[in-house]
Amino acid sequence: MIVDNLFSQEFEADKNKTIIECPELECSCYKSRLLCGEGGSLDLTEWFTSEDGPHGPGKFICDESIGSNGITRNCLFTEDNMNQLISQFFGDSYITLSCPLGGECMHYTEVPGYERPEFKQGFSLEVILLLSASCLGLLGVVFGSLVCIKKRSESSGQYVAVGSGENFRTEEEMMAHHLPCTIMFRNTSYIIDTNLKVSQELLDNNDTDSDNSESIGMAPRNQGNHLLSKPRQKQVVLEGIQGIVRPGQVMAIMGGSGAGKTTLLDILARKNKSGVVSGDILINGSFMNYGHYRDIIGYVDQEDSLMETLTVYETILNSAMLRLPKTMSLETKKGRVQETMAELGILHIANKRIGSAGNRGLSGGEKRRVSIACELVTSPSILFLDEPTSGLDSYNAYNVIECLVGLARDYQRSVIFTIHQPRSNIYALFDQLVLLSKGRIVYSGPAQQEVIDHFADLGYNCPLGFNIADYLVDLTMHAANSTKNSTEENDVVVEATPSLQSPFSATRSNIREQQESLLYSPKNPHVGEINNSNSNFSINATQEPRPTTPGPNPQTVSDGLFVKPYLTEETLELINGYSNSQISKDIQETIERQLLQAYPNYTASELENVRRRNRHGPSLNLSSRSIFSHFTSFLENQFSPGQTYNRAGANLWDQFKILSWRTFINLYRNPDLLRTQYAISVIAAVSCGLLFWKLDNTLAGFQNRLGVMFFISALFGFACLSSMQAFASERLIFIRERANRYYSPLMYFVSKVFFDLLPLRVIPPVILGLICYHMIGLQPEPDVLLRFLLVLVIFNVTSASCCLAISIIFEDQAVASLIATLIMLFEMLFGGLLLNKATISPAFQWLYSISFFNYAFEALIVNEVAGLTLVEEKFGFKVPGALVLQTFGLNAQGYWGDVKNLGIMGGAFLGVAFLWLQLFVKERR
Ligand SMILES: Nc1ncnc2c1ncn2[C@@H]1O[C@H](COP(=O)(O)OP(=O)(O)OP(=O)(O)O)[C@@H](O)[C@H]1O
Repeated sequence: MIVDNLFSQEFEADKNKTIIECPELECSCYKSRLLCGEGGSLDLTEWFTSEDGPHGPGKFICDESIGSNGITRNCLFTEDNMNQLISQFFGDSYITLSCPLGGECMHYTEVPGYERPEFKQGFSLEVILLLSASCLGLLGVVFGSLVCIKKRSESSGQYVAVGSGENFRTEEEMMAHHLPCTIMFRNTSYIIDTNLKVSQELLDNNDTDSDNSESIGMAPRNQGNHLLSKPRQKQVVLEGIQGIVRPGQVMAIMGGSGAGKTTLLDILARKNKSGVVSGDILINGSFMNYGHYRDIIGYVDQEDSLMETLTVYETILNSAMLRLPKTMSLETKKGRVQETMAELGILHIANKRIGSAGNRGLSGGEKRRVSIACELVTSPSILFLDEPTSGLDSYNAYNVIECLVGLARDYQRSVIFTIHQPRSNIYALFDQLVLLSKGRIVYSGPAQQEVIDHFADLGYNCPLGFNIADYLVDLTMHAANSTKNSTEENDVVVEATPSLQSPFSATRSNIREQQESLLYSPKNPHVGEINNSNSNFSINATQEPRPTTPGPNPQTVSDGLFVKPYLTEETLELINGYSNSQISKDIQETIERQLLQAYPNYTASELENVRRRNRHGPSLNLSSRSIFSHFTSFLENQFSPGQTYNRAGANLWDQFKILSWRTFINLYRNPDLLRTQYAISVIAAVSCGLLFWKLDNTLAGFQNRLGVMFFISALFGFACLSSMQAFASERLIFIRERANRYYSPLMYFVSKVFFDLLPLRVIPPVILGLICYHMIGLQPEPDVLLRFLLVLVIFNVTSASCCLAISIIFEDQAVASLIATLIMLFEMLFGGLLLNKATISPAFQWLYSISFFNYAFEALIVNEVAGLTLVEEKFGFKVPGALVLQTFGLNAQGYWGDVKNLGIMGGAFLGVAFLWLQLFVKERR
């Protein structure tokens, strides 16, 4: 015997008895049937609902027995009030029932007497109220946000002068968070892997190489055949660079184009380089770990990457708010921004937008100054700048350098920058100079009289009144391009082809030669001897293999494994002249002494361990060890970006607020995408409403329901491709700001999702749904409408997250677009309409489980059709919607499961996108 509270069964060998108890009953009449007025007979319609009617408890009992006539089933229904009535009218004690075929479960819509709510009557009052409330809510959110942004940009976005030093005490506060830094570097080298095929030129040069390659660290030279079979070589970009900058000093790195200035600056700033970096960088005499180092430096790139929609003031204020110490008051931060703008001469454009190529804003030089201001405003202990004066007129170039010198002197900062041939008044501001030629050091030391004396000692006298910067760079270029070996041959060519030479160009060539021989040939040289028996820390001034055949100088020389720039004799003389100079030796000795002080009694291997521990920056290699270090640096990055040393910038919540404001203002000031998305939603909604106007419950209506649901999914799926732009347009800005430790990547990502992804992906589907739902004549119950909107929104967010992840993973936008389009198409293919789920091979079934189209389409159609009874018009057959759904391979009970899966997929896409951003979207140079 099985007993449940309301249901029990008794089993015997030839008998089953089923009892169903109903504590409460609710009966009503099925019009024009027995006891309900059939043929004018008894009508109990009112009695059923009256006090005397059957309200329970009642019992339904069925006896089933097997006899010689087969199965007989006798059932009865008993309820007190009902029994009385039956006994009155029919003389029976209760209702007896004969159910030869047993019962059948029905959907409530199939119970005789169920009437569908009438579509054409329009929405009920509660639906109208609900719709109005949601529309008002949405409008309120949008309007409120716009008002907030406007107010905010009026209050903080607009530049308003904050007064002078009386209102804020910038200087004291800046000094309070400052660590004066002496930066020393030595033996700095950089080697890159090149998988270029060895050029014919290189092979030719190789024949001219001498066999006694003396370069330290270079493998023995191999033959040309070997080079062909092993095309992977290492290119030496920098070798043996040294220098010292003290607090309050500025160091200029100069040299011809391609000399290695930017590479050296990157290495000193400990940027993530793709090649192998070696050498020591000491801060205040000892090694400093990567995290701390990045906290005390600022770096201004050669290329400007600024947010186009922000004003100059907003851009600099953002940098200040994110990176100046959180203990500093807002007034002081604003004061610091004002000071910086004044110093760089950009106060008059404070409220001007940065602009873009298509939407002109600032000039190139103004942008340059804004980029510098973003770093200058935080006043880091060491500031690196790559070509800070490029694109500036000489007046502004002077202002910028003067401003940097002021920063160094007033706040005891160390400033290092690369510069191309500065004017003499600018050069006069330099304290230290590093002069490079072909990746080798020609001079490093004090920039004023000492440099003139040093080159005079080598026989190169800068003529009186000549710009020393021009002279030095030209000297290195002249030395690098000197063709001592082939001069005669060139002369022969000129003489042999007089018809090709105009008299003017011949004269010009002669003048140039005369000038050059006057200026750049050594007079009374005291060039040091070539010294290879150097100490541990001496410069490796090596004699390169020389070409033995006449002709133009080769660009590079190779010993099989390493490719180095070809150095002429004159360049070698300059390099050796420096390495043997007292200035060079003083630097080496100072660094050596500092190391001995910082690490007394350390053996060479112990020192190497310290060096190795402090050397490493971010790695892209995902070994188990580096995954661990990624994890720890992730935590460090998220929770204390820029807070490990002396600059505790904005905390996570402040970062979120600042970034959200910036993201939203960017969206608000660049509203084309927003407007287009909303316009498309309205147009698509009206089109769908008109095309699918008032669907009925016929099979044709069902087909149209399938069509409209699929169309809406496809529309939003493809519209989401536009969200790829959200990150792609900011990739460079993000990489630069991340490298400069503006914020944690997590906060950037969260603000991007909340204030870029969501406004574009939540409101449009709601607009579309609210407009077209009633026009199409979908089920008018409010809960069905809400479920419909819910699916649209989650699906839209999931598709946008997928596109965002793709745009983060693939840097190349063309590749990213192609992949995203293909993914959308395949997602659609397995969306449940084009390919029947039930009939596809089991091997491909899993593809449905990774299709967010499938989940969205199934949820939309189930929500709409599962409760319907569809009518076949010709013969009048009625088919339950659930049955039709099943035929189409759709699960009539699957709505909430689909919504859950959509949510999981959306979350997974966002998770992948963030992880990729965190682990791989980093600066690589
Ligand atoms: N990752 C790399 N891959 C290939 N070549 C590289 C790489 N890094 C540096 N180089 C090469 O090293 C040399 C020095 O480059 P770098 O950009 O430092 O020169 P630069 O002095 O700053 O030049 P410019 O003044 O023209 O900007 C160039 O020939 C450059 O092509």
